[in-house]
Amino acid sequence: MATAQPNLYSFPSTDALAGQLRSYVLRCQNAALARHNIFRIAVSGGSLPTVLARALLAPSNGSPEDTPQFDKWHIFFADERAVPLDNEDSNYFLLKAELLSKIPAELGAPTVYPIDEKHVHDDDTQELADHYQEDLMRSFAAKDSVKLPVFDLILLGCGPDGHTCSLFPGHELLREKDAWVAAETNSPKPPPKRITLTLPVVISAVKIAFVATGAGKQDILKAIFDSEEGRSLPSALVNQGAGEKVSWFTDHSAVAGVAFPRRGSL
Ligand SMILES: O=C1O[C@H](COP(=O)(O)O)[C@@H](O)[C@H](O)[C@H]1O
Repeated sequence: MATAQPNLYSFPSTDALAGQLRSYVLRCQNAALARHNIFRIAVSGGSLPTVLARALLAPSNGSPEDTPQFDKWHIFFADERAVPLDNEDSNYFLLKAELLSKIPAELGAPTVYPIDEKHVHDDDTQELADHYQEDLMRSFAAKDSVKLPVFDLILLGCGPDGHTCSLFPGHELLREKDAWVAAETNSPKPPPKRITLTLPVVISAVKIAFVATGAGKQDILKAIFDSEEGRSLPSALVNQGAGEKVSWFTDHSAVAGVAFPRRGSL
């Protein structure tokens, strides 16, 4: 368990948040490219793709540090719903609509890893999870699943119940120790069938960032950061497991009433 605390940033507006998120993601990109010339990132659905697009599609200041090199990006999904890729509930569909389809050609095209659509209607969602885990193993050149994959960055959302990825409060999946990707068949938020990166994979990433905005997140952020009872919430478990590797990008209305110390810039 990590001991150092996560970083909690709070901004006056979504535009201000997006500007800082851009700097953060590009720092992660540049560090990853210096390490291994590839940037492996996992992204969530929900409200995240809209903010991420606002961050990454903003004009560059012209410096190499401030330029996304999308041709070196390998984009995975932190979680995905068991629906076809052209379904509005699909996290891939959302990311494509908000970001992927709008990337200017001169910035290059990322390699994207959607789920295997052939398996979305399988009775056993585990099939879908297993195929996605195999895709990950190929990309990480892993011979077996004993060693966990280390993403350069995982971008997460936090639901009003404290869920992140498709890891829901009180669900057995939170105890998963071995699998990289797991099946959730009883999500309280529709659609019920999903796949998700597991907690050990999330906390193994080099960097992890949450984006949570709006007054609708106030109560859950207070629970996660300030209360003893909130410690078992999935998003709080990421904080405990990954500590200072975690950064929260929030707006002032989401953290109104949160006592945990927060900062206004990176
Ligand atoms: O169902 C999901 O919800 C979470 C949180 O979404 P948000 O709209 O509250 O940001 C999201 O991170 C996850 O990817 C998605 O499948």
